[in-house]
Order: sequence, then C-alpha cells, then structure tokens
Amino acid sequence: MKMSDLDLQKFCHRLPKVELHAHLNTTYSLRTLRLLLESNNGSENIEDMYFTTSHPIAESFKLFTKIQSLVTTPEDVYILTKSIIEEYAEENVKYLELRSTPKHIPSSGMTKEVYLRTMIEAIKDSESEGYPIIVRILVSIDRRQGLENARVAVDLAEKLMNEDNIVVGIDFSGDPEVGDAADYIPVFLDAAKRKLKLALHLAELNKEHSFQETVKVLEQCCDLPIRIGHGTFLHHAQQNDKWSALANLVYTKKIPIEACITSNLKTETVHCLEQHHFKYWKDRGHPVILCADGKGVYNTSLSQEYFLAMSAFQLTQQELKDYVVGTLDSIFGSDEIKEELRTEFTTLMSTLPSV
Ligand SMILES: CNc1ncnc2c1ncn2[C@@H]1O[C@H](COP(=O)(O)O)[C@@H](O)[C@H]1O
Repeated sequence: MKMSDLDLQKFCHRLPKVELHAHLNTTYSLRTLRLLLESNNGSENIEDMYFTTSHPIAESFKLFTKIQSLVTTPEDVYILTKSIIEEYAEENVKYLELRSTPKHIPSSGMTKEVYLRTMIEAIKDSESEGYPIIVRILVSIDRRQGLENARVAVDLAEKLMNEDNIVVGIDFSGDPEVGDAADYIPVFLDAAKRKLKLALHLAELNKEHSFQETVKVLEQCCDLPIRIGHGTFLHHAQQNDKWSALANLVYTKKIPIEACITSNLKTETVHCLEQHHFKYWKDRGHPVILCADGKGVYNTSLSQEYFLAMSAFQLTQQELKDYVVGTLDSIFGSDEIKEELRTEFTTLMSTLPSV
C-alpha cells in the first residue's frame, strides 16, 4: 500500500532526530516573532519576516538584519532560545546544536558574554524542566565582522566551554560574498587547538572565489574536527578539472555535510528539490545531515526537511531509521552523549509504528 503524504509527514515527525544547523535568529516560530515584535515596538508586517517563495540569497541577509533588530535584550535572547528548544523537543528532536553570533548591544547593556550566558541559562532551565532534548551551542563568527571579532568569539567560546561544556564549537557563517574565508584559517586552527569543534559554511556559491577559499580552508583544516555547512557546490567541483580535488578531499576525509534543502531552494542556490546535493552525497555513503537552517525565516521544520528528502529520493522507512542513527556520528557532543542517544534512538525506533 502506498503511504499518503500525511502518513509520511507523521512518520517524519515521530522519528527521533538531531538538528545540527540552526541559527538562533532565523529559527523563530510565528508566536515568538509576535512576542519579539511587541517587546521591541516593531512595526514590521509579520508576513514580511519569512519567505514563502524563493528569493536570491542576498535577500536573506537583508531579512536577517531586520530580525536581529528585534533581539536586543537578554530577555529577547532568553525567549527566543527557550521557545526554540520547546519547539524542537515537540517535533522529537533529541539533540540540538544551536548557533548564534553573540551581539554587543550598548542600548540594552547586553554584552556578547551576557548574550551567550543567556542562551546557556535558557538551555539549563529547559533541562531542569525536563524537556527531553540535549542542547549544545556553537558560537558563530560572522565573516562580515573581521578577524578581531572572530578571535573574541573563540576566546568567549573557550571560556564558556570550560565552565559547563554546553558550548562545544564554532560556526563560521555570514554573507559568502563578503571577505575571504581563508583569512580565518589561523582562527580555525587556534580554535581546534583549544578543543572547539568547527562547523564552517563553505562552497555555498557557484563562484570562483567560493571554490578558491573552500580549497584553501579544507587543505589546512581537513584533519580537524569539522563539518561543512551547506557545501552546496562541492559536487559541482567534482565535474570541474580545476576543482575536482575538492570533492575528493571531502569524500576521502569523510567530512560531514549539513544539508538544508528548503533553505537552498528558497535562496535559489539549488533550483529544484530533485537536484539537491543531499542525494549525491547520500548515494556515496557520505555523512550528510538534514538540517533546517532557519525554520522561521524559511518557513519549514526539521520534520518537513525529512519529509522532502523521503518523498523526493524515495527513501524507505527503514532507510530513514538507519539514516537517523548514522547522523549521530556527526554531532559535536561528547562520546557519552553519542552513546546515550544511540541507545535511546534504537529503543524509540523499535516502538515507532510503521505507517
Ligand atoms: C542562508 N545561508 C547562510 N549562509 C551564511 N550565513 C548564514 C546563513 N543563514 C544564516 N546565516 C548567519 O546567521 C546569522 C543569523 O543568526 P544569528 O544572528 O547568528 O543568530 C546571519 O546574520 C548570518 O551571519
């Protein structure tokens, strides 16, 4: 019997999952967005704060700035973080890595450290309230903000990691048209030396400079504990004489790729679902993890991303069950957490009704 879309959606919702690529400021729900608009006297139309159709990627960066202007106080950071955790727990995500660029907002007295500590407080509160989800933080480096800011982010991340292990790594993100990722290589090497893991947005654009910087970064960082954010055009490199070594490097080093289907479609970096690079890497047995990127801004959910992959690439329920267990290998949490989750996933999966 062929499953209906509704059955598939239910299955994807019930499946225990991990989310490894979620930016705090783009992961709001409409309910949270309303609260943030109210508390900041925002006059924006709520419908203008998320994408229902596709737009060139530059439009996303404009929208991010608008949303960030609504998250200006520790209270805003707390509300946003706490509600994201509750929403992910509700859709059976058992492990979440939340990334964010710490902000210094003089008008509210919020420093970068207070910003991150507020995220940690919301995580600890969710833990003590019994939400069945483990949450970790990646401190984001915005490539538009330069090297000095990047170094501050690494210092802060190390300090907080050493306090309670909720911060586990660094995210490198921001507008891929701006700056050169290769300039940040010394920062990545230093962060890894301090035991921070690295999630790096790379090969997000089909442009010479994007390939060039990706090659330079990976040549020097491929043996560090890293994952690649998006990596949308890595498989194109495979077919290009000049860059073919790039995809081979990613493949031979088994560097996990965070794949965000709806985000790529809505930013017009991938033109149709069937051509999404998730399939290219999955077919090669390479670690590729489905993620939502910004479930608020792209009007999606992690379950929806699983549903899209399942229906477009004809994955069976068993394949998807095996797949989610495989995603645990790529988390930045400790080996104990990995083992705990592996046991939990196996148990939950055995009770998951087939649809
Ligand atoms: C679409 N693909 C993308 N490529 C690169 N960076 C992205 C991104 N999507 C989001 N960000 C990064 O995340 C920030 C928003 O969350 P936070 O304020 O840090 O919580 C953006 O300003 C950008 O730096």
